[in-house]
Amino acid sequence: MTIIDGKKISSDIKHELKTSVAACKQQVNAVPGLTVIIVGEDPASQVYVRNKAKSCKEIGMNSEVIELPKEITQEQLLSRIEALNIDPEVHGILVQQPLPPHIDEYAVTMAISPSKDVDGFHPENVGQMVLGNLNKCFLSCTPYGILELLSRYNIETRGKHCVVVGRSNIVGKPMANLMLQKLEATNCTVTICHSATKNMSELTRQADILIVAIGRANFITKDMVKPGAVVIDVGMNRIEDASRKSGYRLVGDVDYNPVSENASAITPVPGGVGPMTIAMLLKNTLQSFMRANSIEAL
Ligand SMILES: NC(=O)C1=CN([C@@H]2O[C@H](COP(=O)(O)OP(=O)(O)OC[C@H]3O[C@@H](n4cnc5c(N)ncnc54)[C@H](OP(=O)(O)O)[C@@H]3O)[C@@H](O)[C@H]2O)C=CC1
Ligand SMILES: Nc1nc(=O)c2c([nH]1)NC[C@@H]1CN(c3ccc(C(=O)N[C@@H](CCC(=O)O)C(=O)O)cc3)C=[N+]21
Ligand SMILES: [Mg+2]
Repeated sequence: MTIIDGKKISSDIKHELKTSVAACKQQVNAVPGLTVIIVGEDPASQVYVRNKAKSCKEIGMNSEVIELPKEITQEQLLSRIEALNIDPEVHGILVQQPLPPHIDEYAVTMAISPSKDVDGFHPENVGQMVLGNLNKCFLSCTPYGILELLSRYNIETRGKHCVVVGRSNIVGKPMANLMLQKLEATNCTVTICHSATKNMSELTRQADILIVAIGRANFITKDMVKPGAVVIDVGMNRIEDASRKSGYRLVGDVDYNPVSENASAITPVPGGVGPMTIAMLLKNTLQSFMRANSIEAL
């Protein structure tokens, strides 16, 4: 049984990116810049946003965090985005989700220039991804990070049955679409499950590769997993744990210990998919910078 070490792979990728950022700086005397907007004070979101800024600095990129009060109007938020769209020092714009209920996430997604949409959420990027024009888009960071894990662990995917549980626009849908592309680490037969799926465990049990993104702690139990399956756990759930100083512990959507007895490879939470999401965000930001500066390759 292989424990897929996302923390290690993300660290490898960050080292590669650091070298590329330095090479860019040599060529054009500038570095990539990422701006993250956070609205309100959700503690989990603040942790992620801080991690993103820290990782940028580690690899020599510029990063800016814009903290806005939860009372901000949608109009005010959109005008901040407009300003970033035309700022030549900003190559990536990320608006942390979730947003307060009075702000329309779709309107925010549409406001971000597709060329700076390093989350890969804009319909132009989603559309190019579905069409298979992967050099013309930004891939959504979490699915992209999962492809990178499959590829760096040499996991055979071609012709395999991949079952994706969850159909959100930010994880499940792009994940399922990528797994049916004709690429390395894809080329699967894909099934997508969601909350209206009947007899879900019959489907998950057929998975050679099972990718779970639903946000329900320990939902996938051992009996739902075929012996030998590769299990990718996207879930990030905080559950109460009095023995921890913080009072909580992070668990995935997969009941890790029992399922790992069936799996041939599995991602842990934390230390699996999460760190890869950040690494791929940095990679997308570098790619945006290279396109803006007409840098072909390094
Ligand atoms: N590691 C990382 O980098 C990231 C982790 N996450 C984590 O991944 C998880 C999913 O995130 P996200 O996709 O944004 O979540 P959403 O809440 O947006 O979507 C959840 C999806 O799961 C489906 N679902 C929920 N409950 C069930 C169930 N009991 N059976 C079957 N399907 C179900 C929903 O179905 P329906 O569509 O019918 O409602 C929906 O499609 C969360 O824990 C989140 O914190 C998210 C992003 C990045
Ligand atoms: N516009 C937008 N883009 C996102 O990509 C986005 C978002 N909004 N909203 C929230 C989700 C969630 N997400 C994570 C990123 C990193 C970790 C991460 O680094 N996890 C570590 C540590 C987690 C911890 O210790 O709390 C790990 O799993 O090991 C987790 C989750 C990005 N998201
Ligand atoms: Mg969501």
